[in-house]
Amino acid sequence: MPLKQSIQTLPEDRRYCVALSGGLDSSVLLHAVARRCSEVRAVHVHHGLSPNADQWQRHCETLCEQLGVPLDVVTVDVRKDGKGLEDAAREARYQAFIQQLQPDEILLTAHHGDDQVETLLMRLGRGSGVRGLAGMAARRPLGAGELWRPLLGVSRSELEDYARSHRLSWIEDESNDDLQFDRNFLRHRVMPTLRERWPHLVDSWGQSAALCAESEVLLEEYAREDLARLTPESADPHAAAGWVLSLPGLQGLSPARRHQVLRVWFRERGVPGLNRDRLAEVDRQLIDGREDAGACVAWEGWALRRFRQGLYLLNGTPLEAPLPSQPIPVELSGSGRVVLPGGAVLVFERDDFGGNGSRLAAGLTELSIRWRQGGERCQPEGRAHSQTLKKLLQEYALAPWWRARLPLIYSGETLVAAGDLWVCKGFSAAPGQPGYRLRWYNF
Ligand SMILES: Nc1ncnc2c1ncn2[C@@H]1O[C@H](COP(=O)(O)OP(=O)(O)OP(=O)(O)O)[C@@H](O)[C@H]1O
Repeated sequence: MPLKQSIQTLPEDRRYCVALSGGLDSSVLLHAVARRCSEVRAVHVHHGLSPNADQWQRHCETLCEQLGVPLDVVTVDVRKDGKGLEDAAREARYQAFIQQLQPDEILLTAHHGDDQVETLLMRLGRGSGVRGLAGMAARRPLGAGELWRPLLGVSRSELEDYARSHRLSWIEDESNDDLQFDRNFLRHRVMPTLRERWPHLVDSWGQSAALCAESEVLLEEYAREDLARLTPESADPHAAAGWVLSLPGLQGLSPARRHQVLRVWFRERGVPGLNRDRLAEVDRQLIDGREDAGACVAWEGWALRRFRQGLYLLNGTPLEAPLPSQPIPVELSGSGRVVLPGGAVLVFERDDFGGNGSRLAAGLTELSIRWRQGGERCQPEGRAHSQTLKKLLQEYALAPWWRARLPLIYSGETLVAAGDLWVCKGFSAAPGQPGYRLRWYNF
């Protein structure tokens, strides 16, 4: 699409903030947008990485002055934190954009058609699916506003023509020539050959990306409908709502549809995705076949496990934190809370009147929290006989991965309550007598 036409798609009555690096692309974008729209400002992020960084800033200041566009320069502190320098700079840049954006303002970046084709090639190289091959989105929410990329249909050579015909100057990014970076290799070695053979590839590949984007929207719509149906109605109080899906429901879906549901589920929960091989492992270990208490698919601090009718998505960290070998003493005066290893919390809520549900009697001495050692027995209030803890935990249907972490409340050497599952006979508060309601927040 010609540049002029692309700029004309921008509604004139919106407020724009142009992300101005000082390079060719964003200098052209700012020039073209400032001629069409009245509410335009620019933001330049000073990363302080390039020896020419100050020169870039000066170029942005000059250009904005010439165009009568207000400019904000934001200096960021790029922290690598184990990431590559490029990624760290991008993250810092987007944080700065998010902080800058006013409600309803639109950030415009100058990503263009050649960038889109390079992105598609890079994603093919990484084995992406439909979502990745949709390339960069033309529009998406960002902070309090939105991010739009109006030049995605425009080729780099058109931007050069525009810059020349309007006598614009720009700064060349010296790192763009470094062929160590995949993107630069594609730009300098691969794109010229492709363009020579297929001069319209920016249009045709751009179309493929747009078709993939549309398919992805559709697939996500279906997956959201499936997710709503697969969320169990009776919530397990020890599994956070939204972190468990119906196993029979998942089993009833085709593998392709199930994988899409899992992808969207992970994304919604901010959990990193699984590749195809790992999803096939989920099918084998957790969906097909019989329940196996030890079956688990784990990745990057997360885990999927199966129990009864549910598939559970769990954060591994609270489950892996070591448990102390010594009891944790509990001092109670009024309501209180004890933070347990891994970040779980046991709350003692003072309730001196009672009503429904059992309460631990007030006035018990030498209270402490311990964890299962094996062989414990007790008699929940309201039962005729004592039983092993193992049997009781099965009966109370506490998921197996939580059983070792259930806080056991002792008075002296006597077990008086098991988390918030039950209070043992002889230690509960009678109606009207002071007591504590227990609540174990394990997630
Ligand atoms: N220092 C900067 N200050 C303001 N805007 C910038 C800066 N660097 C890049 N941009 C904006 O981002 C667009 C894309 O820049 P570039 O291609 O260098 O980034 P990228 O890292 O490849 O892409 P992305 O930012 O989407 O990850 C530029 O056209 C410009 O609009």
